[in-house]
Amino acid sequence: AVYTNPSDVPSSNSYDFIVVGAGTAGNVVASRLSEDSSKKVLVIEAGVDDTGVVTVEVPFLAPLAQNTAVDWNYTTIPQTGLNGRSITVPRGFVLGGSSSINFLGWTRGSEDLYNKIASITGDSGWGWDALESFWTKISTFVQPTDNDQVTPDEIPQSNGNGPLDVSLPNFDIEPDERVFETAKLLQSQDSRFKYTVDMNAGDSLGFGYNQVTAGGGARTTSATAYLHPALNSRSNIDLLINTRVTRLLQSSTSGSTPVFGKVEVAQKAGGPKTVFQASSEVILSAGTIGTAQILLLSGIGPEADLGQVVVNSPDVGKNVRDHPLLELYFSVNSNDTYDDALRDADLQTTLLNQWFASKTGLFADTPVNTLGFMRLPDSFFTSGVSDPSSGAKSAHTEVIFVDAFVPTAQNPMPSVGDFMTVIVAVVSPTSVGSIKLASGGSDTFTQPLIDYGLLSTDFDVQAMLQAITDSETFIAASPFHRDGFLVAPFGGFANATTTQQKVDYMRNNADTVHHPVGSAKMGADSPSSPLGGDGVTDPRLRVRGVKGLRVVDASVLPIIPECHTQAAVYLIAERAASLIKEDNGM
Ligand SMILES: Cc1cc2nc3c(=O)[nH]c(=O)nc-3n(C[C@H](O)[C@H](O)[C@H](O)COP(=O)(O)OP(=O)(O)OC[C@H]3O[C@@H](n4cnc5c(N)ncnc54)[C@H](O)[C@@H]3O)c2cc1C
Repeated sequence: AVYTNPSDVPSSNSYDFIVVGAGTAGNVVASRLSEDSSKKVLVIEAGVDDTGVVTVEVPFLAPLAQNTAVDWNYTTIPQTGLNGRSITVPRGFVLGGSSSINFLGWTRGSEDLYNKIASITGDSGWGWDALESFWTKISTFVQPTDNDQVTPDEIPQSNGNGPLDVSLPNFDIEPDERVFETAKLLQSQDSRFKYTVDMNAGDSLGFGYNQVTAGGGARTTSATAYLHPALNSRSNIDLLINTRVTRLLQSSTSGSTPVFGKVEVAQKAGGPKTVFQASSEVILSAGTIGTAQILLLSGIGPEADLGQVVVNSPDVGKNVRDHPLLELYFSVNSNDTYDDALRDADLQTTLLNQWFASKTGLFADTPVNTLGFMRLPDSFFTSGVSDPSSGAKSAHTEVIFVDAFVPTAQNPMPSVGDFMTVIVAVVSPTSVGSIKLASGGSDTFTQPLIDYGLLSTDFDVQAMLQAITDSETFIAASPFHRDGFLVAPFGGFANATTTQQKVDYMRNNADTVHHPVGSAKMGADSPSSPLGGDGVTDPRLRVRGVKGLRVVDASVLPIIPECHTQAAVYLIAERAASLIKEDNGM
């Protein structure tokens, strides 16, 4: 059943598992656990229903979900590396969590990434080969509805037969062929530029199509693929929405270890509190920000910051990383960019009507059709600079091609003109940030202090400069100049010619790709250490120092994936569900 008020949940209902957060990971776990009809599962979500929300369903409108009722609408504290700017922190406040408001990119990362996590945690189960059966359970490839130019040899082979639809761009746009041709052309001169059909097959490097979490022209999420089907077909899973978990409470003691089986909720600040209890486990899936905040409010965190704690867990809220991103603008000679679709209300209505009628056209497409992942040149690492990436098949930087001007807080949409935006990002950043409670922030109705530490290391600044240089090399190739397509750099970027000017442009304009991870990282067991090992959780994602509590979301990642993060989160959730079943004799 679905409840919108805690007082409507019958007190006779008893739950084996309570999942906190109906987000990307939470819905996978809840759905898999409810496959066992003898177990009863309650999912608690702070945000709203996803049904019929146009910015959630229509792939092209994804960026418009930000700063609306489906977004937590957080901001960072002033970022020194961004010249003191605070930037917005979008997070899904809706069923599906951030899988409902993200940009739909589906990148699994390299085999090195998972092998490194296995090595960090000492658990070979996180290694690439061991994870294959979990990948297969997540996604199924679905043909785009109207991109007839996708040929059979362009179809990625890395999907399985799971409930989540993964597809290719739905609508061909002008840069696509230029990107593919350029990658094939430059590959012979510098192998860092290469064309790839499937960046999800173990080697994540290369330029190719952006695989997306969509099917039949509409977005698919952990809510559409996992949660709603489970709610519609099973009586042993309940959902409570519009309700915030305020903290977790100790329910009992096992030996000398506190058992955290109780979940306290409220619907508004200072409002009445209700407590639910799980007889087997509480699974915290509130995301990198929410999970750290709830742990800290529950007295599980660094004693040095909190003063009084139930468990001194020094890594809670630490080790936070995100990918810095920068837009580079170019004016182009074309009438085919989608700039007009961003400016012209009548055209938007036509495209939306087409989408409603047949799920085709530009709005069935996401804003990004092509992207590439690159290594830094070897020369980058000659002067005592060590390589932060997971290995030779993992990227340091990313280049994303957008067939229009990408408006930002600093760079509003020009009223006329056609543009291409080249977005560059550092996907192996070394800058580290944190999540802390705000002073007086004694509940989850006050946003925590979010610090990404963006561009706070020289490595990240130098890597971003190299990404700019590499993207300039890429678009200097002949395919971008056929028919006089590429005209010139545009806006503030056009004036950034010296290295110092580029660094200034970077600090004044950079944002993030919205991939925060790591605030409750998993770590290896070491029996002699106070909590029994490194990190906030053990490799089976059980919170160290307590019983009955697991974390399953992006916060457990001990390193930041060198790719977009949702696929890794789905993967963690599928394996976590299997671990929970094993540990509970299911
Ligand atoms: C704008 C944007 C664009 C992105 N683009 C991409 C992309 O193109 N490709 C990609 O791979 N990744 C992308 N990402 C990142 C990706 O979506 C996330 O890494 C992933 O979805 C995180 O999953 P999660 O389960 O950790 O958290 P979430 O999916 O955010 O789930 C957390 C859930 O917990 C709920 N919650 C939080 N606190 C509480 C509380 N106190 N009580 C109850 N419920 C609570 C939240 O409302 C939410 O539903 C993007 C993210 C954003 C925001």
